Amino acid sequence: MNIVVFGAGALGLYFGGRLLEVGQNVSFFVREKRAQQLKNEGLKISSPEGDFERKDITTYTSPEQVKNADLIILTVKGYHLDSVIPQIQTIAQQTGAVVLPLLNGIEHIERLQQAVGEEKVMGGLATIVATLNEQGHVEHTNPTSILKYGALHSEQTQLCSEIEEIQQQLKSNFIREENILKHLWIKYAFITALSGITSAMQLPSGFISETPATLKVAKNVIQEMSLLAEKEGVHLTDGEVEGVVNMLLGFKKEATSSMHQDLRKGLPIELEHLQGAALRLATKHDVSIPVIETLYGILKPYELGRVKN
Ligand SMILES: NC(=O)C1=CN([C@@H]2O[C@H](COP(=O)(O)OP(=O)(O)OC[C@H]3O[C@@H](n4cnc5c(N)ncnc54)[C@H](OP(=O)(O)O)[C@@H]3O)[C@@H](O)[C@H]2O)C=CC1
Ligand SMILES: CC(C)(CO)C(=O)C(=O)O
Repeated sequence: MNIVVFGAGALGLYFGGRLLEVGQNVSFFVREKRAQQLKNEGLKISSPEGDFERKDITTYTSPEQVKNADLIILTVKGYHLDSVIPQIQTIAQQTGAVVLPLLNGIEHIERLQQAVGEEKVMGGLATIVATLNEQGHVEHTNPTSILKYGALHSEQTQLCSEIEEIQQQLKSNFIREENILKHLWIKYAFITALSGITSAMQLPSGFISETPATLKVAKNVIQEMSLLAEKEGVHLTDGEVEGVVNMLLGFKKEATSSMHQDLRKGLPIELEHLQGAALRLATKHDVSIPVIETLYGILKPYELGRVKN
């Protein structure tokens, strides 16, 4: 399979590396600086699932260079979407490739569908704790990685089966989901609570599970997300909502969300893409989500990174 990983950050380089490891034809769409770094340093992964290194990496820096692609795995941040959509559009048009986005959130699905067509956008999400170090190498720090994917259109069934064939050999857990939209909403509910609260508290996740008043805030966020899912035609059962709460309770106490990590580093945060998008859905359906709105208001000053006061 010809796979283009769009964005060689922590997620892109990790899953791209795992696919390269089993002989897939993987290339990376990157910006100039990152292309140079990958040329000098190569791809390097340090992981409990096994370390991996590859010196010669194929990179592209302009969409016109991409001639063959069956799958584009999109791994940029939510705030990069505006600038990358025209490039994705060009690559998809000239190759016929299907896009598999792994971003947290939900809003990007419709935006990509509008750009390249409904039949060209699959559903996907990742569960991993990974980051890039100074040399641009991946540091994967939780024990396992999961990539869930699934068809959002009947034309994608064949491609899903082809990915399923590859997944047996991979060191990462690729899981095909029949109802990927429900899984996207479950992850979206979880990450909206975890990212919003850890960032607002500026404390790791254990303070949510161990502080009853804070856990109540998290449960309220999850209820509000479940309401939005319902309005968007995805029903989460009581058991599934409880499951999201349990995901929070089971999250490593000293670990935190990538939003909180970005906030600590003074980097931009995916606030608009997560909590902001939830507020836009609430407006669309004329419902109120006061807890998410409050977290959004608290975090808004940090949206673009370090705040000078
Ligand atoms: N990291 C994690 O553990 C997890 C992340 N996620 C989600 O996955 C998504 C990606 O996260 P993550 O990998 O951590 O983010 P990173 O910041 O590590 O990577 C994003 C990459 O996108 C690249 N990029 C941005 N614009 C372009 C462009 N125009 N052309 C090419 N590349 C571009 C950036 O390149 P450059 O180097 O040039 O800036 C950067 O390397 C987010 O939505 C995140 O919430 C989900 C689960 C876990
Ligand atoms: C919680 C985690 C690390 C799970 O993959 C995540 O998605 C994030 O913090 O962005």
